Amino acid sequence: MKTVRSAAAELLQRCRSGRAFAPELLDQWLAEDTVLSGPDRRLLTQLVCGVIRRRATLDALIQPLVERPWSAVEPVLQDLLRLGAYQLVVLTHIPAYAAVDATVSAAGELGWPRAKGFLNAVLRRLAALVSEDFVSSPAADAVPLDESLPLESWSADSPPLRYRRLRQALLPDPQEQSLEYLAAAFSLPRSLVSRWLERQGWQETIRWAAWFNAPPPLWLRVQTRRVSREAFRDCLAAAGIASQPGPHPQSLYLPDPPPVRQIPGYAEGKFTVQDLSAMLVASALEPHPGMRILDLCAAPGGKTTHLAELMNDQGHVLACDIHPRRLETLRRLAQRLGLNCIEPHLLHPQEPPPSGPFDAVLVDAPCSNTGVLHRRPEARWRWRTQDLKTLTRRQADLLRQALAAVRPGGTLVYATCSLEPEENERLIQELLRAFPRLEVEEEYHAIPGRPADGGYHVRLRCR
Ligand SMILES: C[S@@+](CC[C@H](N)C(=O)[O-])C[C@H]1O[C@@H](n2cnc3c(N)ncnc32)[C@H](O)[C@@H]1O
Repeated sequence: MKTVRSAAAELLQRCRSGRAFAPELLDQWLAEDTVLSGPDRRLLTQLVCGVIRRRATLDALIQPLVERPWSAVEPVLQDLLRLGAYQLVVLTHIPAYAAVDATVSAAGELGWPRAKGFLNAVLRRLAALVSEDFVSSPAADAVPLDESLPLESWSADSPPLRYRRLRQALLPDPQEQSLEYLAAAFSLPRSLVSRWLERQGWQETIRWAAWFNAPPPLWLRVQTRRVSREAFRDCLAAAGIASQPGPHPQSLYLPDPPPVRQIPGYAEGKFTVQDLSAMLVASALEPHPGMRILDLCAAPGGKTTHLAELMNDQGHVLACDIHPRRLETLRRLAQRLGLNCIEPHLLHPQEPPPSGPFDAVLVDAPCSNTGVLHRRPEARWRWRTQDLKTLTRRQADLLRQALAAVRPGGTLVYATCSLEPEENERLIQELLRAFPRLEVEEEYHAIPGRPADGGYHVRLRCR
């Protein structure tokens, strides 16, 4: 039988192979697992996602305590040390002895019994440096926690963050080395922090960085064709699930959600999981019954199905993607939500999309994902400034394909879940220069935590 820590270490090992991402692996694992209790399932998710997200912080704390070069430590033992350190420093609900003992025992379960002494020694050294004092501002001896805060408090300029005090300064001094402190303490690539600091300054960068380390909030999009948002809230309340309506008329925020499949109405297609900022995109396209819409980057179908709902399932949404497995997910989602006006269409790379003309085209482009780093734990470690060139070239190609497919007078909505101007407004400004017949009707920057995911969308009219 697997314990939570050995399951976490095994999943971290699989994530390292790069063949799958943590959220998918966790979904799969939890769907097959019959042993772990509810709290253990939550802890497993927290450990795997937290260790990946906070890798730079954990390494900064552990490496000075290891008496051999870090590169000489087996990757599986590095994972176990990070797992132990995450529990000791970043989490607040696990006693130090339990964090150390359970993590060291996991080494035995994973076939590394002879490493137990080494792990025990390093983790005990770290435990001795960890205090139970918390402060509210950055310092070289203060490590930010990954706490969930009430949704409203993220909108404040300075959300009430807590930092754990260490007995020794193990991080760079934030006064003298602000960039290095943010990169290590909040665990972000230096080049990304440097852009954010330059664009928006210290306080807002901290707010973003903390938002991207906290567990991602769960928003539902209620299928109001089937049930009103109020009636659905009543069903949730009857099941003991609290919810808060958000600014989009279909949106509900769940502060303390159960596993999604256990939410009443799942099988009947009464809702789908979608972040509030993503909901604004399909609405920005202003779909209505009878329209013919091309969704150029459709999988796994969050926005395609939203378009179809807003069209009351009347008309045609051609849902294209180049990814067969994700397109299959889209097909299943449309089925669960009972939406028949969607036609999934697999595009082969380099194949142009079906020609139009369409009344509207949605380009929800592949991007750097910098607005959703909390939902994709690995995404921050894939960030490379130089990749922006390739991404924007691909985004520009998709925009050109969309323009060729939309009818005169039709609508083009472009969206990303990126915060980087090159992928957003700058790309659109270039497009407007090249195609003067285009007109911007609506442009929206979703700011992380105010109140949901970061991203961008623009609605263009093609005259
Ligand atoms: C941001 S995701 C789309 C998310 C989706 N719209 C939703 O709301 O669930 C971008 C998608 O673009 C797809 N993609 C990448 N390059 C593409 C291309 N040249 N043509 C069509 N789809 C592409 C990827 O496979 C990926 O599924």
